[in-house]
Amino acid sequence: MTTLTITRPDDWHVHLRDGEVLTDTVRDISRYNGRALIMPNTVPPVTNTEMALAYRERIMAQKPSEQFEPLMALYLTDNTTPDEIRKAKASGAVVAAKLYPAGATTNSDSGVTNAKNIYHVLEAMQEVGMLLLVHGEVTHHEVDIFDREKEFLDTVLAPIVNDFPNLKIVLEHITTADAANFVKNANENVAATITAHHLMYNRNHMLVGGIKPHFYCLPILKRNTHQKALVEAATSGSKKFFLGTDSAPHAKGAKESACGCAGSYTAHAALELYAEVFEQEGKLDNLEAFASQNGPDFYGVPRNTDTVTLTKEEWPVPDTMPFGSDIVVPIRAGETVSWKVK
Ligand SMILES: NC(=O)N[C@@H](CC(=O)O)C(=O)O
Ligand SMILES: [Zn+2]
Ligand SMILES: [Zn+2]
Repeated sequence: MTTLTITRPDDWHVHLRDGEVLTDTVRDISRYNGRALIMPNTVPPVTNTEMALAYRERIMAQKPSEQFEPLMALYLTDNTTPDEIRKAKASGAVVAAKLYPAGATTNSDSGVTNAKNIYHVLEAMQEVGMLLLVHGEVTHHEVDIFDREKEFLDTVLAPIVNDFPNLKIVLEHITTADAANFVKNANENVAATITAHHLMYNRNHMLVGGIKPHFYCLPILKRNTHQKALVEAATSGSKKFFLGTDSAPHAKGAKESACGCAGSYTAHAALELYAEVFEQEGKLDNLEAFASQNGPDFYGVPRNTDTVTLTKEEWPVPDTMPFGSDIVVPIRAGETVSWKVK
């Protein structure tokens, strides 16, 4: 197959950051996506409706391409109130609230210290129909970094799913067979996003033959058996899995450092990289469901009505890309990608 036309896709998990870099991140994310769910872990975090609406304005001020719409999310803290959830819902611009366990990932220091602290907020979310998005890792120092997702499923997520059966929950950027199975076996209100990098890479890519900081993201890349389970889930056609790149740019110097930041940049080539994976599996027929149907269906919004066309055409990824007055090293830097969006 040399061309593939699918319903316009959406990206259900992306970090655009804030300030001068928006010029670059908004250009890349709006290249062909219809919508993108903008993560709220900015500095300071997007903890209330006013902040979400103001952030949305700053994104729109970059004049993204015509078809693009940013969808906003609130950053949950121990102090979020049920009233704030109702206000956010009423705004029409905020479609979800994000649970970052405090200290789990980039800019999560103001996150939730114990899920029980926000049970009254989850109650309000369930009531008004606001989705819960979850960074699914525990932070206890005695739990190994490779086991933190599984531990979260068992000790935090399973009780939430059980206690809030009508709350729609997206387990973000899943990285293990355990998470894929958890989502498959859970009720229909539980779904997951899967990144392109977790489909393409495992921890060997990051650690064998020298440490590759641009593959360092959270949750961390796992062993190849987990990678295989994720590929199986993403390409299976199951409605529970959909596209969320977790494209998370950090300046080159912040990644190539003695204490490098977590996050990989993929927005320059996201749909193209997913297409490579689906093609390798002989599952290109299921790309449209994953990229353009399952997400809007789960969020309860209409699918996009126009299309994008991919062609089998190799193109070079630059070594670095502009990131405000700094630069970012994108995934596949200095190599090629074999599909191209027209
Ligand atoms: N995925 C990452 O490694 N980093 C993300 C945060 C997140 O999504 O956990 C970031 O904001 O840099
Ligand atoms: Zn995360
Ligand atoms: Zn993220």
